[in-house]
Amino acid sequence: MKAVEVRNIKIGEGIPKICVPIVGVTKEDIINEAKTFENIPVDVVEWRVDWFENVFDIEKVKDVLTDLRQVLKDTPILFTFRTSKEGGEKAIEAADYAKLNKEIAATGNVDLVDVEAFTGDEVVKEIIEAAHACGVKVVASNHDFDKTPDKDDIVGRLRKMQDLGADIPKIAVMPQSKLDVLTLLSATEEMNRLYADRPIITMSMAGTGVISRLCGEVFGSALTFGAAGKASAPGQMGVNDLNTVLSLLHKSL
Ligand SMILES: O=C1C[C@@](O)(C(=O)O)C[C@@H](O)[C@@H]1O
Repeated sequence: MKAVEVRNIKIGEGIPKICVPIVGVTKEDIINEAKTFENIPVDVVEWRVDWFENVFDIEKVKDVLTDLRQVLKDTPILFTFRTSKEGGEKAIEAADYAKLNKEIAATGNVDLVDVEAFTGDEVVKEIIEAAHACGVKVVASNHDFDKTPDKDDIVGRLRKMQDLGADIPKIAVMPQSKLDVLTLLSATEEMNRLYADRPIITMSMAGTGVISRLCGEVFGSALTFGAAGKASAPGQMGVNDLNTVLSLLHKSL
């Protein structure tokens, strides 16, 4: 399995990497939040641009990114527009979604873009190709905020993302029972053992699923989301606690 390297961070090697989301609404909030990251354990910063008040003005998005890059120095930035149909803040037409992601990938200020895998195969492939042409990696994603699909379905979705050419397939699902958490972990293990030739990211959300955000090194999830300020999804632990648990587990593996 080949790790994905962005600015000296090797995703898919060793301890799962910690990704902290920024969910500020104004430019000021976003930049101020990024400034607080200097003293916390963070490997990758996700900018959840769907929270930004001016997200539909690409020039304003680029302007925030220029400052974000300066504040975050060499920390990799994952650019994510999470659409409302997958649990995000805003809806967007596929054509605008493609334009936004392609233009932002071309700025040189982001290292990874998140592309929702079920936007339509042609659009997804178009964004992946454009991102790759700029040296930007792609995290393909899928979210089910209501339930946990069965194991074969989860594995099938992750394989589809790999087939579409994503560098890192990712899925987040909601458990309705403890058994659902085991289903997600079992799918993660199977994907890694039988199909994946690249890192994957999986999580079971909310309190019931929190264990899945900690045990990625065992079952094969290469990155985990932790909160510094406001969490971007249910079940995210504070980054300091997350870092402690990941390090403790790593020592005993
Ligand atoms: O896809 C994900 C995963 C996530 O939904 C989570 O459950 O931690 C949080 C989102 O910000 C991110 O884009």
